[in-house]
Amino acid sequence: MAHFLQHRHDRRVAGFGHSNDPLLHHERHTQGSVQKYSKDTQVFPDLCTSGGKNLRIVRTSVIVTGVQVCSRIFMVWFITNSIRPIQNEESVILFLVVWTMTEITRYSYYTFNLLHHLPFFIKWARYNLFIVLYPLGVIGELLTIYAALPFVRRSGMYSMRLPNIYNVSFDYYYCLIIVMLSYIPLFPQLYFHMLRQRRRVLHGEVIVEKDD
Ligand SMILES: CCCCCCCCCCCCC[C@@H](O)CC(=O)SCCNC(=O)CCNC(=O)[C@H](O)C(C)(C)COP(=O)(O)OP(=O)(O)OC[C@H]1O[C@@H](n2cnc3c(N)ncnc32)[C@H](O)[C@@H]1OP(=O)(O)O
Repeated sequence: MAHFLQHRHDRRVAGFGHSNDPLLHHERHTQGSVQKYSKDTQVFPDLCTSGGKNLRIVRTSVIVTGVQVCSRIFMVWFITNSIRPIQNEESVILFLVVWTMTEITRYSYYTFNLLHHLPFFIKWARYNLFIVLYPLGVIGELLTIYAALPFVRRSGMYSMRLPNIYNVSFDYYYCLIIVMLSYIPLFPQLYFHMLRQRRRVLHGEVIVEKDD
């Protein structure tokens, strides 16, 4: 992947940017596929999980799952899908790869768990890989939002300036800064929740969740 990115950068610097460039065509095609895949797949399973919790179908935590779902929807729809210039950022690739690895492990865990044939390495992966993947995902997401800030400020997207008929002002630029700051209190909650789940599942500790 590093080689691909370097090659792509070199071609841009060398002026290979015209619309017939086969690499860019391939890149746009790949990007389009990844984009559609992410928009559909990241949101639907998360909504199922949170819906499942609310209907008491699965035993997951509402608050933790809610924050996780909101951040995924926000990253997919209100950042990456809405702000085209940032779609080629390396940080987007970082969080997409990390999310993908996480969800392959998570849904393999759910599936084998339901079948009552859970291989230990899947259980181990579900409750160990997050230790590294969670921070990496957060880094990718925060760098992506950070990269979006100049475009949001310049375009004034999703913002309302006074005067207007509703007499309301909203600045998406500052909203993004608040979202970035909200990772400081919220991310540790998710991370420590997973560490508690890890102790419960891998070491058999009895843990009572506050919102259960
Ligand atoms: C409007 C602006 C919004 C702005 C938001 C700002 C938010 C800021 C902070 C957010 C930071 C988030 C960053 C994040 O996006 C980065 C990443 O994700 S990077 C990738 C790494 N991520 C992870 O590793 C995620 C790990 N976390 C989790 O997996 C979660 O905490 C979560 C899935 C949400 C909850 O896990 P938990 O272990 O508590 O519960 P489970 O749901 O896994 O399981 C409970 C039991 O229910 C069974 N279950 C659940 N779902 C299903 C299903 N779909 N099918 C079958 N069974 C299911 C599961 O097997 C468990 O059963 P058992 O207890 O018997 O094992």
